[in-house]
Amino acid sequence: MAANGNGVSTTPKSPLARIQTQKNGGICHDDSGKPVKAQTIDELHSLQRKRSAPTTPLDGVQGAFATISEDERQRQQLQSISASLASLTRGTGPKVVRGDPAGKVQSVSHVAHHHHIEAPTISVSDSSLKFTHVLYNLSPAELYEQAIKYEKGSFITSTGALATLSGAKTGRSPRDKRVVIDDTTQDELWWGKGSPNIEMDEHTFMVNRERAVDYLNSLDKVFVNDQFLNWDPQNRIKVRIVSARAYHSLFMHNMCIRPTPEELENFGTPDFTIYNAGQFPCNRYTHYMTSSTSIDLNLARREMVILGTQYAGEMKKGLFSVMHYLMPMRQILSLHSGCNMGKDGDVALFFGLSGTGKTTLSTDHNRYLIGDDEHCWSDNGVSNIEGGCYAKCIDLSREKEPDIWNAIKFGTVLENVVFDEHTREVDYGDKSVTENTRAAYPIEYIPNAKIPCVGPHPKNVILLACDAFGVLPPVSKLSLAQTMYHFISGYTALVAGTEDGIKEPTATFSACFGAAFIMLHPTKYAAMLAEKMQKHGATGWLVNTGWSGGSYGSGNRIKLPYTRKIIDAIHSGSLLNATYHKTEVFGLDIPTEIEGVPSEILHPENTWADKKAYKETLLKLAGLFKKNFETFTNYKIGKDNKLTEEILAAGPNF
Ligand SMILES: Nc1ncnc2c1ncn2[C@@H]1O[C@H](COP(=O)(O)OP(=O)(O)O)[C@@H](O)[C@H]1O
Ligand SMILES: C=C(OP(=O)(O)O)C(=O)O
Ligand SMILES: [Ca+2]
Ligand SMILES: [Mn+2]
Repeated sequence: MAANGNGVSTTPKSPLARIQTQKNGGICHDDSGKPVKAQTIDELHSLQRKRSAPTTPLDGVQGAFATISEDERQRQQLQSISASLASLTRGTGPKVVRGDPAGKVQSVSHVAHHHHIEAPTISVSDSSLKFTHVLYNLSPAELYEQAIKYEKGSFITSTGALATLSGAKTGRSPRDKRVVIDDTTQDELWWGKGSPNIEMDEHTFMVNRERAVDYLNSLDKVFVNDQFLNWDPQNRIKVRIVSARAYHSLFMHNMCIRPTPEELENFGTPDFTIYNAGQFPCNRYTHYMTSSTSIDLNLARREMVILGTQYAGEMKKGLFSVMHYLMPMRQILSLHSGCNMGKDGDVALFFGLSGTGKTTLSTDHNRYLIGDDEHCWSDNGVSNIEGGCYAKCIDLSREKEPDIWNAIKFGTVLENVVFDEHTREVDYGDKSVTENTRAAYPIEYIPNAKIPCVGPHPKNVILLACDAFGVLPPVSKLSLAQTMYHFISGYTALVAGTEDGIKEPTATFSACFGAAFIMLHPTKYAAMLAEKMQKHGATGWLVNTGWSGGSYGSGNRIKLPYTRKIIDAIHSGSLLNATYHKTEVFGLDIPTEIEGVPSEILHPENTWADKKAYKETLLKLAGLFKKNFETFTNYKIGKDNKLTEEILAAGPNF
């Protein structure tokens, strides 16, 4: 709701003397002394907020696109929310009303009229007598007010962002994620060693669902976001997020695609629903629970339940898992990648695990941003799944990452940062709360975002690895088989923060650069990627955004400006024409020269003072690759035995 402060003139009546004001340029400003219309203070305050149509239509107001009466539409919407929140053991949904319980609620009587309170009987529990207030698709300004008023740890920073704390969990909890195994998912999904899908039965899911729903219904109010995923209009998914915190609602407002008022009017039934009861723990006596945190996915019911973690990234990545199931069913490849496009329409994908640089490198002032983290590649090209970006902001600087810096303004959620208690200036170097400080902002906060977030088929596929051993070259050109080998391997060093419990860089292999989110066997995604890259003539590249001149502890992270120059040379096509030589062990083609990058760093061996240590470290990493790939040697990739053999041969040789 737009505050209308300027329109309200304050001209008190006697006995107080009228305040003298002067027009234009003066310190005070008189807008001609018309008296306020209000007769009382309450009325005056009611003038401040002008009634608005968009996401919170008012009683009796006929929307421009409505085919049913607004009354009827609202009734249907509340019924739908009531159904979403229904207890599965007690039958019906709660009595829901629209609006903030603390404020003047717009439509209590109206809705109460439809959901009248039955006379209590002995069999009725108290929970069925209470109303749950629904704060439906609030605007960022409204969510700021809710957060600041009710959520401890919420502050406005000096640039207008909403600083908040995610609580005890400041990263995802992949070991607490569960997926319901049933007759369908048993056959369709990837289970067992290496898989992120830890099983849970349908009944246990229901127990946790009931726990979450009862918790949410016990509150005075819940937030409901109805939004979309995927900018490809033919494959758009409707999602509903029910949560208890304004922080969560604003986060998802920023991260999912925001419906227009007309789209919201015709939203109907969601395709997928999240119940985020993150403040409330799961019950450790419940089967399958190994901690007080549980993130449970039920594909048949199209629902996700979150208990025991308030880290908002859990919702975003939970929905990504869902897309990793739904999209391949439609022959569409889902990708854990950033994506941008040059002025000439050349698209690049940036694959990589958390902290490898997807967000940083896809946000490029000279290119259009399609998205920073989750995409689909269909027969029509690429589309972003999300409506926002989620940037790491540890050590963020205005000089190195100006676009991300400037996106941290009003509307942006800033998680777990530390700021000056008086000026509210953020200290991005401060890790007191966590390394994994984050900013979530709508994609249009990046000036050269491409809206709608879709583009043609990719020309370059860039695999990012943050190599903490410091032995992978800053850049190498890959054959298709090598691209597949490295895509399936998904190597990086997990940098502290994003996943709970990681304190220093640890070598890790995560299939498809996102094993935590994939639902099918990695080779299914790999086969689709190979087919698409072949068909559209995309070139694969491996870029090490990690260490140079030694391993973590002795060397240093490759300078971001150098990595940017490397990426520029890939985009421009100049790197395709460079002179290459092959490295031993990994057999990678590395260029001898790149404009703006010191040539000696292009071969990592040159940067190590201790050559013997270099060789040993190289072999150590090669060994880890080999060992990791063992689980994939018995799988065929695509229809082609030839490609499978080539992929197996594309790994390190020693
Ligand atoms: N050479 C480099 N390339 C990319 N990122 C770098 C580099 N050196 C340091 N960084 C930092 O690493 C982090 C990469 O994080 P981010 O781009 O959010 O990764 P992702 O999106 O893949 O999770 C950023 O904080 C960035 O400033
Ligand atoms: C938010 C996440 O993504 P990323 O670190 O890739 O940006 C995450 O993995 O929790
Ligand atoms: Ca990610
Ligand atoms: Mn990211």
